[in-house]
Amino acid sequence: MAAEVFYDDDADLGIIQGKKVAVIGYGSQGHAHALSLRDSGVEVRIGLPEGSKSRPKAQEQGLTVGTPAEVSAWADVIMLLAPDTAQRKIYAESIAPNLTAGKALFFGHGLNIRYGLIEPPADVDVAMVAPKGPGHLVRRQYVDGKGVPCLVAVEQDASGNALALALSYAKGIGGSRAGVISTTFKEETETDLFGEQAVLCGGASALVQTGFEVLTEAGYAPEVAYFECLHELKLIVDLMYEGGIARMRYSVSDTAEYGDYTRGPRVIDERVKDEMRRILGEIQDGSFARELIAEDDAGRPNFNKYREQGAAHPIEDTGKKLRAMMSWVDRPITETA
Ligand SMILES: NC(=O)C1=CN([C@@H]2O[C@H](COP(=O)(O)OP(=O)(O)OC[C@H]3O[C@@H](n4cnc5c(N)ncnc54)[C@H](OP(=O)(O)O)[C@@H]3O)[C@@H](O)[C@H]2O)C=CC1
Ligand SMILES: CC[C@](O)(C(C)=O)C(=O)O
Ligand SMILES: [Mg+2]
Ligand SMILES: [Mg+2]
Repeated sequence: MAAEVFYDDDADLGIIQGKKVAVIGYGSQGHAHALSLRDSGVEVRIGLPEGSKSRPKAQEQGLTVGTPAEVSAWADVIMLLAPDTAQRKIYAESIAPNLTAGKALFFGHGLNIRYGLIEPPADVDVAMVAPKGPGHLVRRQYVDGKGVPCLVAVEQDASGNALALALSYAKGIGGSRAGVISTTFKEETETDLFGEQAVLCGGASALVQTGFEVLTEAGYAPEVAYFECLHELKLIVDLMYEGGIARMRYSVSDTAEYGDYTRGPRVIDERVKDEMRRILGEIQDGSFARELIAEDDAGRPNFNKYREQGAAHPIEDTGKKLRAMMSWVDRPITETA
């Protein structure tokens, strides 16, 4: 069944402009939602623990910051944009005691609801506005007058107005300029986890690193391998983004197109597809979520090791030197916009 897609004309910005919105967390998504809502005329406060390193960033942007409990007590709409692994504790300690009847609890991703880690009371709205893109681009697109598409879902509709409220919120962050697609917490969570693991982050990173390794281990220059396997990927993906795989194949040479048809399926073969199915199974049966939470509860020993290994991969050093010469790559994601 085709999903329903909403655009600017389907959303009433006035609804969210009439609410007090607490954004818990001021990272990739939090800063983007908070700044764009504020610029859309919404009253926003940020919830962060005392001593959070994000506090000065939010304050420098002129936002009012309180503890998660303080801003949850103040707000009509509470958007939880802290890391997924931190959310259940924040909810239990700071949000639940202040989540009185008639308020709305919002999420940017459905993991904690999908796997039953957070169970809100029945007398509040529970909805999701999940941008389909990194937070820094959500903000950048908003500032540029564009938008990142969002998914919207309603888990509980205590007010009878939860969808209109979520669409209004999505309009406030620029989502309805691009399209807001109606879904469920279950569908968003499972497809988002699958996409980031198998294709967008896990799949793409492994593909790039492995291609780089094969070329450099065969004696080719790391600089050439970097441009071939990482830098040019963006240019190829830009064509897919604009006009699909067909547009990319139209633009590349016939030689590349022939290699694409005959060699691509040898790289991404039935074994890879079977592995993707297993990955989807671990998402659907909850074993990935349990592993993630257990890893976080244990202090992230494996996660930290993987981070260190990733940062030490030779492609990072080569890329750092090459990007320093690219004056047009001038928007490092270290700031808030
Ligand atoms: N990253 C993305 O682009 C996307 C993320 N999402 C979803 O958005 C949500 C937020 O993810 P993301 O933006 O990546 O998160 P980040 O890791 O970028 O930012 C987390 C923020 O939460 C703060 N924080 C950490 N612990 C607490 C706490 N106990 N109480 C309050 N604030 C806390 C951090 O502060 P400090 O600086 O002190 O650590 C930081 O400001 C998740 O549900 C994620 O799945 C959805 C779509 C895309
Ligand atoms: C692709 C990763 C993502 O799902 C996203 C930016 O949409 C995330 O969780 O960060
Ligand atoms: Mg995503
Ligand atoms: Mg995600």
